[in-house]
Amino acid sequence: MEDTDIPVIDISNPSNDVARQVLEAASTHGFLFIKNDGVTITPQDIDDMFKLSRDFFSRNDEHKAEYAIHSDKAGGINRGWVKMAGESLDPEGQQQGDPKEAFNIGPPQPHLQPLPTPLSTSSPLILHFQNACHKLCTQILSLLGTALETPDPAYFASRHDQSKGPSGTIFRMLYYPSTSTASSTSFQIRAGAHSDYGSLTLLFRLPGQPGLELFSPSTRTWVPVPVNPSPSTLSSPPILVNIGDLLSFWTGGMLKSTVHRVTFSGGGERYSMAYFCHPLDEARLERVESRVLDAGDGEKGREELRGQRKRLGLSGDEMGILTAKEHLDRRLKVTYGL
Ligand SMILES: O=C(O)CCC(=O)C(=O)O
Ligand SMILES: [Fe+2]
Repeated sequence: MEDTDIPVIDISNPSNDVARQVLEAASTHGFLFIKNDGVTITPQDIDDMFKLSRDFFSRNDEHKAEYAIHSDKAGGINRGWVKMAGESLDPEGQQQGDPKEAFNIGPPQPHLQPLPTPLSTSSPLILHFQNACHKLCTQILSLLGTALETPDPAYFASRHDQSKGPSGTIFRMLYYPSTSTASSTSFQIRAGAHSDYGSLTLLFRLPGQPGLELFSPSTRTWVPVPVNPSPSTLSSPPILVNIGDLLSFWTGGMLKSTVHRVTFSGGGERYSMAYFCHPLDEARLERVESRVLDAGDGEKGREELRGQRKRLGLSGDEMGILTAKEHLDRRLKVTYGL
């Protein structure tokens, strides 16, 4: 299998040309790398967060289970600890749950949810990291607005202003134990094939821990996504960004919410972190006004949207306009049976 040719884009000097590059990658691969400018999300902060994650997941299950996902203690729906095999991202394609653990943390507004140690004692670091991730997402959303020539270039960015109300945004730490620790060798897939539920996802992985693959919209094959696509020129890995379902809805399917999965490539233990950026709950998922969309090939977009509707369990081509919260509730229902 060939690596993808996902571009690494430097957005430190935003311009119309940079915006165009972001749109191009988002509408062909649904994935792009952002060169780490060393400022917005520093490599040191990423390292510190990985150390914290390692420390947390090494604690015993009893300790972690006190903050089990969806429990009141963990702050409610979609927050807290997911035990080994506790969820399946591809319920139709898998017999067992994904061989991984996760911990979900909601936005810090109005306040950070209750956390177990050692996360609780590092809450300033977590908060800082969440805010930095959100800032980067807002920069990317602004570039997409610019490139799509929406009447208000801040159309997407303003709908992600978390100070204005609740949203489904989640910061997630993930731990995939090594093959020998996983309870069954029949597990081939570490995270089942899925698309992400929000607008944008930032993904942090570690060199030497491969496994992420995307289902190429053009070749319709699984392609590995390298951690650092050009290690000789980039001293720290770029930040991987992928488009989620909501930007696909907003753009009539022009932006690709590309299906991806994690396999046992190598089989060693693996840590990753994902920042799932969601708009405000009330945001309406209607196609945005955009001259660029109007000029595009609508049929490709419609095919992408058919896939989206299938994932939501909806049939037929027509459906009313969902809000971001209605969309998320449907996806969580499919994942967790809530
Ligand atoms: O662990 C990874 O590299 C990817 C995880 C992922 O795609 C997800 O949690 O949505
Ligand atoms: Fe994902």
